[in-house]
Amino acid sequence: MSDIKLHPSLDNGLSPAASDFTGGTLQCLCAADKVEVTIAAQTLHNHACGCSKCWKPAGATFAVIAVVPRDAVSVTAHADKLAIVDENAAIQRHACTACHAHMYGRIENKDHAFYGLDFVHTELSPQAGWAAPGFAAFVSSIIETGTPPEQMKGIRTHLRSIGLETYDCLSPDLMDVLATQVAKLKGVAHAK
Ligand SMILES: N[C@@H](CCC(=O)N[C@@H](CS)C(=O)NCC(=O)O)C(=O)O
Ligand SMILES: [Zn+2]
Ligand SMILES: [Zn+2]
Repeated sequence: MSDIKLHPSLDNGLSPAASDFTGGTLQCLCAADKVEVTIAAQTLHNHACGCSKCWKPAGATFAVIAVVPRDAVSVTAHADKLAIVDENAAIQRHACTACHAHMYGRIENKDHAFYGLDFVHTELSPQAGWAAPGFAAFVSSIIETGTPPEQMKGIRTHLRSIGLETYDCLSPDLMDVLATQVAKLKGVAHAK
């Protein structure tokens, strides 16, 4: 078993979703004048992400990130502190310019399969009851941010031991959604 710190939401035991949970707030890590984002829905597809672009708390190897309909997301305090990390990325990550926490990631390309969904880190929420992570994505990418390759076998075993299947891109279901959108855009999608 690997003793590497994956992420607090993974290392401290997965918290199950509360039934009837309808959302809450996210707060940035600033001591004062916190950016606050209100989410009026439960999240979907929560997962660990090992890519270099997703925000991770200090010391964590993975991000934990989920999606929620963009209509359910609103900035309710200190929006002036937010800036987009990379305007050219598919996911425009709106981060606090003081503490650097990513408050929400938005897809503005209407042709993208995930258009209409925002990406959020529910560990930034004071409320309990959010959906638990269900798989680990972009696992091999942790090598790009410094994890020694020889630790990968142990990390994958560790992730599976806490119930998360590991993938080096997204999960098969989500890869199918992305590929289906590409087929539609190319005009080769089969009618159902
Ligand atoms: N190996 C790359 C993978 C980056 C990547 O493709 N990330 C995925 C998962 S978040 C993605 O969809 N990125 C779109 C984006 O960052 O806008 C890295 O670690 O930087
Ligand atoms: Zn902040
Ligand atoms: Zn990522």
